[in-house]
Amino acid sequence: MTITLKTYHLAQEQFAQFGVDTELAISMMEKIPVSIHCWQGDDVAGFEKPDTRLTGGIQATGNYPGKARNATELRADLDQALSLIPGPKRVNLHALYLESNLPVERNQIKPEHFKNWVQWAKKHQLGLDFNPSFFSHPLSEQATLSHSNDTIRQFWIDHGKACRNISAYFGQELGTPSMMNIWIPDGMKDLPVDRLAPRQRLIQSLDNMLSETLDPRYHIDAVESKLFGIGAEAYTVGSNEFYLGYAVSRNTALCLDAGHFHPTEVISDKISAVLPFVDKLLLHVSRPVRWDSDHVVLLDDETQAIASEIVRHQLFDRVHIGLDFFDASINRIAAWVIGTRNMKRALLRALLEPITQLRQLEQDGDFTGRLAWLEEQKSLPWQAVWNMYCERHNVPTDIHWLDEVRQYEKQVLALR
Ligand SMILES: C[C@H](O)[C@H](O)[C@@H](O)C(=O)CO
Ligand SMILES: [Mn+2]
Repeated sequence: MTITLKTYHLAQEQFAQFGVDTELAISMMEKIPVSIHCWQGDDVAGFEKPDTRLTGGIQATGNYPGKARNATELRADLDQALSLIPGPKRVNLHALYLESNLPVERNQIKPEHFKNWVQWAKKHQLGLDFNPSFFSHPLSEQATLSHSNDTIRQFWIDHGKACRNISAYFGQELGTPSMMNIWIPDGMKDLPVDRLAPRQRLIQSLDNMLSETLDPRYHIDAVESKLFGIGAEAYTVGSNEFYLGYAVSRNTALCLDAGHFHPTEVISDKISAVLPFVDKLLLHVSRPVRWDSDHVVLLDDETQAIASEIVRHQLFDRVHIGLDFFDASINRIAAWVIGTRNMKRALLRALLEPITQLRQLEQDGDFTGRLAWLEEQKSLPWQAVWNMYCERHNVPTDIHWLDEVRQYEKQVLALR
């Protein structure tokens, strides 16, 4: 018997004493995919034009060698990362990640520019998600969907429409709806005099962009708010209240990015606050650190709280878990693996929670007992269950995944 199996059996017994079925928890993990963002692999550069400058108030700092320079390299790097992450996964693409021999304007992009991605996703049994790219473009310097210039605004509306077709194509080809997230960087560095007009224009643009009804079996629209960006410190057109109102009134999904709120606000608390009003949520699980909203996801309190909310309320069909971080200062494949394994660890820990006891204590008003149990359960041997889960998926159970990343770095990344 392997050590993993021995320790798993002991853990299974221990959890059973608290009424927790570890086999059920493991089987539930199969129902909760995590959508991995492609842009960690190349510092949000994309393949539209070489040497595109990243704009839109986001930054990937660091210059770790070996970043993917084209879609073939990015898919190879993703293959490496995916092989080290257990369980169901999706991949999230930005429009910038198109493939074309000739330059294509953003309002002209078509499903054919993503056919290699679809072929690859089919081969790996992955769902794909999508994002229009409203940044890193000469016409996005001032604003996009909220621009006061009709021609520029129309260009971005047409980009959004083109992206919806691509997203629906993903859904049709792969048999699972593509969640298409709309994030725009529009905002102002310093105090605007008119905060209303850009928001009115954004509503009109979004309404126009989303006017065609698409089959929800293939495509879902989501809108993502932000508090501020670099160079847009004083005003963000697409703020939290704006998009909450938009999502509720237009019946779109709402995207909550963990890095897009005031420092003491947490999206784990927002999930139950908004779900009575919107049907679906998209999460961008990330980690804010001072000005940056996109550090690699840790197994920290907030990641755990997000996972616990999803599991405690059985929100598997209503909450779509995506990741959004980009760190160019460490091995990019390791960043994917660390962040995604942490998200999955948090989900497994949530599934192993002795929820019946906790609910009872809360109902009884025994908040002392509730806190005691919440803390004691942290020491239950969830890690033995994680190892079993990894072993069943044929991925390394522990830090040995790093050996594989280092080997790939020597054999592949170092030659770039
Ligand atoms: C690439 C961006 O991070 C992403 O599209 C958006 O979701 C965001 O969070 C911008 O801050
Ligand atoms: Mn985001």
